[in-house]
Amino acid sequence: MKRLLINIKKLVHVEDQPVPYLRGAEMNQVKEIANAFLEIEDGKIARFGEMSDLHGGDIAGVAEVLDCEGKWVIPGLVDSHTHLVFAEPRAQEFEDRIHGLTYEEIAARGGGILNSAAKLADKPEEDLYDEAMTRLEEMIHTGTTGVEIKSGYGLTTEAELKMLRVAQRIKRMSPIPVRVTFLGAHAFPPEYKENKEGYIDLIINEMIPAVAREELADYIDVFCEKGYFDLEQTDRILAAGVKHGLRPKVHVNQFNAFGGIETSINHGALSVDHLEVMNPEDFDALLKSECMPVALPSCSFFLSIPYTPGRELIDKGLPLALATDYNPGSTPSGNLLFVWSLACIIMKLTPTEALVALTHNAAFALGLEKEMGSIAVGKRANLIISEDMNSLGHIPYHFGRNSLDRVIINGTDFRHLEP
Ligand SMILES: N=CN[C@@H](CCC(=O)O)C(=O)O
Ligand SMILES: [Zn+2]
Repeated sequence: MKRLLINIKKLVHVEDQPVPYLRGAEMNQVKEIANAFLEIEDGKIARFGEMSDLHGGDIAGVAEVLDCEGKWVIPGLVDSHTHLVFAEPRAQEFEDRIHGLTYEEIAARGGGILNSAAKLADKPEEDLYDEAMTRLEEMIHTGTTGVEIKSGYGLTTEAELKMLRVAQRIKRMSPIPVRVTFLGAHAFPPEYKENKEGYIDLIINEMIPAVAREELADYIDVFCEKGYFDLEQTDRILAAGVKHGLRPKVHVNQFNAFGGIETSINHGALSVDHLEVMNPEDFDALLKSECMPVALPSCSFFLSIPYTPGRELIDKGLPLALATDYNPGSTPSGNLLFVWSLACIIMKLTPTEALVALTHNAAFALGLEKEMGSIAVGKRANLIISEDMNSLGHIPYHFGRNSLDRVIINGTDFRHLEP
């Protein structure tokens, strides 16, 4: 089936020869076509160009022509870091923080990730699935057209596999591409508080082999942080994951910088995520690698912690991706449009740099760059169409508002997820 978008005010980030990702100054230099058309065939981008190159005969065989007068057509956004499957919100901790407790203090009292794990243990798979799908639908309405889902609120073999099965079901049923990450090393369960080695052993010798055997994950993650998994434990867990075909995407440098980036890179990490605290050696390690740094500004906003130095990363010639980190503890929001605003307002990225970080580079951070992230022939027609506007900055400028006219998934207007 063919669909034709015509009179597009600006068609943003077109590529004739697609590249895997953009870095440094390239992130501000995307190609745009004014007064453009875009042809979609069988859910993929088939052709695009200036309206003057479109002729009467091009309309033949087209099922629908959509007039985009005044609107911009943009690659769909990609969320490369979420904890979308969880049992309950943690609004009480939100209030505890208002009264002065920190995220780390709440965790030390048995709240935080352990609180979510206790709630998830009792929740049926069916309910976890339904609630995660409701969240996913909300995310698609704010432009998300590809997503990662982590486990990590199980912390027993049974519950981790349960979370991953839910994520795999979402992967099968969702109209947008989903990638799944195993995060058994998210926190030490209370019963292993005095026997950390026992939990590492469980992850390496039981969980990872089971996850690989049942093909439940694409990637492996570790929360490499003081009070969670140290460098040596991270090193061993990532090595075991890689041995079983799981490429690392790692939580590092959220509160402390102590070498997690280099360790992740040594294991061929696809991305390192958070990076709120960075040492000079961390920048050097990234500069020598092909690993995508991922910033999560909504987490910084919600926890009132430092923001990833995104401006500095780009100015040093590095690439950058942006994601939500959607989870009940540090980021109860899956809204990438808000991330776009924070990236511009707080991190001082230009609207174009932030767009590249939310599309092309985010697709790379999820291994989806060949099928998503830019307007290129053969890529999936996952697109966002703006309301009438005069500049790309219109979208992040209107923070907290949805300035999208529609979201197109595989060439079709998104309305609702099928039950
Ligand atoms: N920092 C580790 N994991 C999540 C938060 C998990 C939680 O608090 O439930 C994050 O990326 O922020
Ligand atoms: Zn996270």
